[in-house]
Amino acid sequence: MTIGKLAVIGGGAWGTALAQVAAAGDRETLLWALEDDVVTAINRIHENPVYLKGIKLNPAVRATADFSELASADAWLVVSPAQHMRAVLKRAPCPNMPLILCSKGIEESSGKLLHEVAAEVCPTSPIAVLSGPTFAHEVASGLPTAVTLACRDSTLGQQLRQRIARPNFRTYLSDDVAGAEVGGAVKNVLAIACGVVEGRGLGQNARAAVIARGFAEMTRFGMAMGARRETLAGLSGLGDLVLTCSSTASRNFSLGKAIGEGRSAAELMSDRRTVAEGAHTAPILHRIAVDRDIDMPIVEAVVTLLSGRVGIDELLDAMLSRPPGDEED
Ligand SMILES: NC(=O)C1=CN([C@@H]2O[C@H](COP(=O)(O)OP(=O)(O)OC[C@H]3O[C@@H](n4cnc5c(N)ncnc54)[C@H](O)[C@@H]3O)[C@@H](O)[C@H]2O)C=CC1
Ligand SMILES: O=C(CO)COP(=O)(O)O
Repeated sequence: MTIGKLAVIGGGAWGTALAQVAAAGDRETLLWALEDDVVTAINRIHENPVYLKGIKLNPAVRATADFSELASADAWLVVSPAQHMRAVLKRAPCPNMPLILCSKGIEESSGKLLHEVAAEVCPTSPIAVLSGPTFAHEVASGLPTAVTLACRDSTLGQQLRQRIARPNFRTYLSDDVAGAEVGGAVKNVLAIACGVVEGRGLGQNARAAVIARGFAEMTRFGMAMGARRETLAGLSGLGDLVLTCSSTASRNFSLGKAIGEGRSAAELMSDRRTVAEGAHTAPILHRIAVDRDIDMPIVEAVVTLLSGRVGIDELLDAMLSRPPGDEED
């Protein structure tokens, strides 16, 4: 099967950037967006001023708010925020449609990874996961980027790669779907922790320590979920962790930085239009970790801070008084 026309579900920053990638070479690409103003702007001025300001889009990207139009595509890139993905897919005509899941998170209500959610809603659809260190603005601007595309069906994986990959959008194949998802979900929580370190002025040594010990938490969790260690050490795990923990271009890092500077998490979450997935993933990730007896102290600290129950300095004292164990544990 040749994959020709692609549709993207979700007109946020990442869905718009991926539509731009899919439209390279002037290939017609459909972008389903929730908001009418986003649909209108993309079709009239070829820009998404709400979520991806300042990027001129290829006119081959056509936006729609009509789910029925999506049936004309050969595959969908699903880019709705993790907590909305189930509801959005339920409204879309998905039988047999290959789905490439590009969002990062764990469903709060069920504790499921997104490929499990998609398999429940669209049981006849083959599923792939695209993940990696990918700030939307950079991808939409054509800057060099590398991603993991994970699919259990290697033939379909190669067909999807053939359609999506570009010289500046290097696409590495994997068959570890859970591994590719775990990295993206967990790194968002760790990026909040790194932002707190930055905002509270704890220094670069502390940030590197959080990245390294956070990676140990990601690896423990991933292995328990059936992921492979080498996937977690690749683009979708360590690669994305390093990116997101290093820059205020990350919404998760910025959220943590503002908390570190003394702002209240509840107030910061109440008036945001863009998504900081780590804030939604943290509580369910922690709950799964407790249920499965997986040690994740940094994730637990993020949950505590987001709840507003304990202040940063008190939490820091508690964390620093933990006896350090063996590094490989
Ligand atoms: N922005 C980025 O650089 C990257 C984002 N991602 C992931 O992509 C996913 C989407 O993020 P962005 O495109 O950045 O979003 P965004 O923060 O730019 O935009 C918010 C999105 O949420 C949608 N939304 C709001 N309420 C909704 C509802 N009730 N039902 C359905 N959709 C609703 C909006 O329509 C919009 O598409 C997230 O899981 C994120 O982690 C992954 C890689 C890079
Ligand atoms: O996932 C991302 C980069 O790979 C984007 O991170 P933020 O959602 O924190 O902005």
